[in-house]
Amino acid sequence: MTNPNVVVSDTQSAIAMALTAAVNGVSNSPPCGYPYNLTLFSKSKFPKSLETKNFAWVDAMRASSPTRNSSSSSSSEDKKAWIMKHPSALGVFEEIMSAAKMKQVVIFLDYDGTLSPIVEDPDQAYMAPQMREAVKNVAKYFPTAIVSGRCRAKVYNFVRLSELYYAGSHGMDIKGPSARKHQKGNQNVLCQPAKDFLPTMAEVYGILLEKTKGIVGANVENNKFCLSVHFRRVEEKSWNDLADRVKSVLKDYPELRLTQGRKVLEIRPTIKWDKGKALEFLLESLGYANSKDVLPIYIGDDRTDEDAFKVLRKRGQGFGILVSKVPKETEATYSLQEPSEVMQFLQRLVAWKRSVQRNH
Ligand SMILES: O=P(O)(O)OC[C@H]1O[C@H](O[C@H]2O[C@H](CO)[C@@H](O)[C@H](O)[C@H]2O)[C@H](O)[C@@H](O)[C@@H]1O
Repeated sequence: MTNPNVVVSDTQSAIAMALTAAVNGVSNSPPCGYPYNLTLFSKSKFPKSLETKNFAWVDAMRASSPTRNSSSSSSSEDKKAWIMKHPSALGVFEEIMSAAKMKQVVIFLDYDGTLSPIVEDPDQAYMAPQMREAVKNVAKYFPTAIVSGRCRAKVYNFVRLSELYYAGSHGMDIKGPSARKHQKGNQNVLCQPAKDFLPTMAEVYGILLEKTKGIVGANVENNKFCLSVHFRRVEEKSWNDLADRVKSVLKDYPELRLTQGRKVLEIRPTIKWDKGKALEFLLESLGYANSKDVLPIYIGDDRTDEDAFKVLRKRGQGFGILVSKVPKETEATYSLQEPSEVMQFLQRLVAWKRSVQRNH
C-alpha cells in the first residue's frame, strides 16, 4: 500500500484514499452527531512546499518562526503597509468593541505562541501566572475556548482552568468545561471526529520515533489524534533528511496527511476537520450556530489558525487576530505582536465588560 505522494493529487486520489480508508476500517461518518461533511482533503490543503523537491518549504519553515535577526529583514515600509492592513487590536480596541454591543462575545485562544511564548523545548512552554489570571477573568464574562495543536490533556495541564472549553489535536478532541459558567447552549460537549484513527496514530508515533532517532535534536510529540515532528532543535542542514524520513513513513499511510507549522511538521488524519471546523462546532454547541447575536474573536499565531480566521471571514462575523511581529499572509483582520499584547487585550476586554455592566 503506498500513499500517492503524501499529497493527494486530485479528486480521484481522494476517492481512492476514501476507499483505502474504508478497507482499513477508517470511518468518515459525521462525528458527534454533527452534520458536517467529513470529506477528504484535496491537494490544495497540503503544504505545497512538500510536493516538490525545490526545497522552498525550508524557507517556509524558517519564516514560520523568525529569529530576532531575520525578523528585521522585512522593510519598515512592508511592516507599515502590513499593519495598515491588519491594525493592532489594542490600537483599535474601541472599534472592535463597538461591534460587540448587544452581542455575546465568544473568545477562542490558540496556546503556543499566543498564550505562551515560543520556546525551544515544547514541554517547557509554560504560561505566565498573569496570563492565566487574564484568561480566568475573561472566562467569567465570555464563553472561552482553547484551540490547540497539542493533545487536550497536555494543553489542559498548561492552562489548568476547568471553566474553559478545550479543543486539542487541532480541534479533533473537543470537550466542554467541567465547571458550568455560561447558561446558553450545551456544555456537555465531547467531540472526537478522528476517533477511528487512534490505533493508526499510536502505530505511526512508534515508527516515527524509530525513524527519526538518528537525527540530533529531532523530537516527535504524541498529540493523540495528531503527531508533531519538531525541527526547532535540528540543524538546518538536516531538515531535508528529517522531512524525507517523515514522508517515507507516511507513504504507507494514505489516510494521513502532513501540514506545516512553526518549525514543526504535523501528521494528521485525512478528514476535513481543522480549527475552523472546531470553531463552528463550538459556536453551535453554545447555541450560536445561525445567530446574529454573537461576536466570536479568535486569537492565534500559526498557519493552522488561518482555518479559523477563514471561517470568521466567511461568516462575516467576528474577528481573527494574528499574533505576529512580522508581516505574514493572513486572513486575520487585526494583529497583536506577542503574548504580552494578547494578555493586555484580554485584560482590556474584562475592563470593558465591567464598565458596560456598571453603566447598566
Ligand atoms: O495550536 P498551538 O497551540 O499553537 O500548537 C501548535 C504546536 O505548538 C507546539 O509547538 C510549537 O511551540 C513549541 C513551544 O514553544 C515550539 O518549541 C515549537 O517549535 C512550535 O512548533 C507544540 O509542541 C505542538 O505539538 C503543537 O502542534
